[in-house]
Amino acid sequence: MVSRNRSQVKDHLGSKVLNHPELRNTKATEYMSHEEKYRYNLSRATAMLKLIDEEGMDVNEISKVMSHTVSGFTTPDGNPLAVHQVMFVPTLMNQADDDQVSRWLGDVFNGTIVGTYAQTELSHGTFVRGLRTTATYDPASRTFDLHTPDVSAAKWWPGGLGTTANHAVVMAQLYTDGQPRGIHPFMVAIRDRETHRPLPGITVGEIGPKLGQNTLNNGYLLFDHVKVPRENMLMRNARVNEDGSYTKPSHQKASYGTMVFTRVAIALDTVDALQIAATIAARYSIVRRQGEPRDDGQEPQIIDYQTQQLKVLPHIAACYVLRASTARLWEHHTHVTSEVRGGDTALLPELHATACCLKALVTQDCSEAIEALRLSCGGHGYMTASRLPALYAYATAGATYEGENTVLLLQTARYLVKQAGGSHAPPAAGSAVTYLSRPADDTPFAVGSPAAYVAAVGRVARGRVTEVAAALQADRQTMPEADAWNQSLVQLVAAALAHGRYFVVREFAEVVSQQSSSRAIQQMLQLLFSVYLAHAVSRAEGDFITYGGLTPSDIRLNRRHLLRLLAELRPHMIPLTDAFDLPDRLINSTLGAWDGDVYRRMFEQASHSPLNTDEVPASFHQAMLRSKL
Ligand SMILES: CCCCC/C=C\C/C=C\C/C=C\C/C=C\C/C=C/C(=O)SCCNC(=O)CCNC(=O)[C@H](O)C(C)(C)COP(=O)(O)OP(=O)(O)OC[C@H]1O[C@@H](n2cnc3c(N)ncnc32)[C@H](O)[C@@H]1OP(=O)(O)O
Ligand SMILES: Cc1cc2nc3c(=O)[nH]c(=O)nc-3n(C[C@H](O)[C@H](O)[C@H](O)COP(=O)(O)OP(=O)(O)OC[C@H]3O[C@@H](n4cnc5c(N)ncnc54)[C@H](O)[C@@H]3O)c2cc1C
Repeated sequence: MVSRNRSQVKDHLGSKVLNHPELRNTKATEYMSHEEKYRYNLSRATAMLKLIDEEGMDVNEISKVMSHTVSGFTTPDGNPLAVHQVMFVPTLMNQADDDQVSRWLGDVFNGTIVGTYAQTELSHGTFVRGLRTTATYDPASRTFDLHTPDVSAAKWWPGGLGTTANHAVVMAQLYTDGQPRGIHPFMVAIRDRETHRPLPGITVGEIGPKLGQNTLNNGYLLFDHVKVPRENMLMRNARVNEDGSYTKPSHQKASYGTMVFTRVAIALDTVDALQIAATIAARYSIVRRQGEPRDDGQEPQIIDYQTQQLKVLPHIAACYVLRASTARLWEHHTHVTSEVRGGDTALLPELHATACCLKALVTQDCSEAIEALRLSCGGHGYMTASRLPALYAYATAGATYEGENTVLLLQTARYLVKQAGGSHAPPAAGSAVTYLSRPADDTPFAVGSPAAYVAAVGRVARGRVTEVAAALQADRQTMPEADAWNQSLVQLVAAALAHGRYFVVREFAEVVSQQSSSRAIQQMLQLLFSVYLAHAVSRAEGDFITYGGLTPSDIRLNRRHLLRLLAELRPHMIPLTDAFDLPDRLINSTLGAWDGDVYRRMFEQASHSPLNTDEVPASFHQAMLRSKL
């Protein structure tokens, strides 16, 4: 199983990180000022970069040490070098030509160049074609003039831009020969390499506090006619020649490649956050006892309440199911990227469609799940020291950045309705959309049969997609395209999510069908899959009746079936979360440590409050005095 490989690499690298001389000693950051937090997180992020360099890690290994499992330990308040590592470097690798790569990469790897990915502007994030920063080519000086026309076009959000980066890949509207050529990437020096002061014509700073990840160091950036050499446009795809003549890219969206990569990385990584939250909630749910004592004289463990099982256990199953499909997406992305580099872009449209819907489905499911897990820990889940609020803040950011989820689902829907209407190139062998051109799978629904559930999930996806495709087609006869599209938005989003769910369950069905050396493991995977499927049906009962071929009686049976499965899974809850192999220091939660010593840890963390240093803090008297005046 793919996830096992991932875990093995993580173990090895995880212990390197935990024992690293500059990383092993941690400090609590809750009571630090904004600047102290930044200093702490930046110095640890720098140590991580050095480690990556010393170890000569490849992209797969980097993805493990940059993953939330590890980065929550190295940079608990957000990694100011994350966008450098996850977007800036990959953009150079994939969008700079060979000469440019050799010109810049040495300085990137020796830490002289630290970059960010500056795309979003104050007034435009989603609609990339609407970005208003301009790069106008002047053949006489062989430079681009980079300019921000007004404050609404200021770059706003890029991670690490605030006070860390000295370079940015800037996405700007290219003009050559007075013609707009669309959005292109430019390598721009924004701060002096020695003094770190902003270069002439550059206005740059940090945007301020956020819901979470406050040391991601998000920034703003404005250009006042900044001259950039011609050689600084990233030219692997499109080119501007010295005389200003323009060569188009091999694919019209080639410059969007970094976004596709990061969506895949986010989908994979948000499951890491869910695994941590699930481990915390599972451990707390057996430690916590509350309620009328039972026959043994003890108050019940809260996990033995049926409602608590519903709050916790389906999300443990989701960790396993979502890990398989996101790992598969990562592998598929690697394959398609190498094809695209070789000039074959045939697989790109479907990769884009799949990355969009999985990033959206996973971040939506994981943030809802983490919030449910936080609530399952009652009052103590509200404490910062439980780690659950930060995990939620991380997962929910993933629903917005790298493409707001609704917008991404609409990209997937666009691909699906074209496939359903036959107006797109036919899918390649192994495509995830071939089911749309085949008759529906009529395997009758039967509670207890995973194959029957998968078929029903497929009928929902097929039904949702074909129905909205037909509605759209009909509306197109009577109204302009934009109105017809808008008329169907809600159904399009639902269709894309249903397609994503079908993708996820098919991938896991394949994992379950693989021969395992251990019968016990195979049975456990089947149980996890059954829980995931029964829960998926219970969350969308209307869809399963409308499109999936289930009857109201099937729905009732499924509800009972789910609760029985949860009771069956309950004794395995701790081994299933222990199997995520997360050391206590990586979990970093008062509620989620392996030994279950919750209450002592809670008292210990309270002792760090600066308000407890003196019996009566000086601030009390100062504030009271003011209020009396
Ligand atoms: C090195 C290893 C690292 C591992 C890391 C491990 C863990 C890290 C995990 C997490 C990261 C942590 C920290 C990072 C934190 C934050 C980073 C955040 C960064 C950002 O947010 S950057 C900004 C992101 N912005 C967006 O995503 C904007 C969203 N909008 C768009 O993408 C586009 O505007 C749009 C919505 C896709 C529309 O584009 P548009 O040009 O208008 O096109 P359309 O007209 O809609 O479509 C035309 C056509 O093009 C196709 N299309 C669109 N996009 C693509 C694409 N990317 N690839 C291929 N094809 C594309 C579309 O399908 C249409 O095709 P048709 O055939 O139908 O014509
Ligand atoms: C923590 C964080 C880090 C970030 N890091 C970076 C970074 O490093 N670099 C960078 O360039 N950017 C970054 N961003 C910006 C991010 O990519 C954008 O915020 C994101 O793409 C959403 O765009 P928006 O803010 O314009 O949202 P909007 O598009 O304004 O969304 C608002 C609402 O409008 C709806 N909407 C918009 N368009 C449509 C449509 N066509 N159809 C239907 N509904 C629509 C959305 O669904 C949403 O409900 C970051 C953002 C965050 C929160």
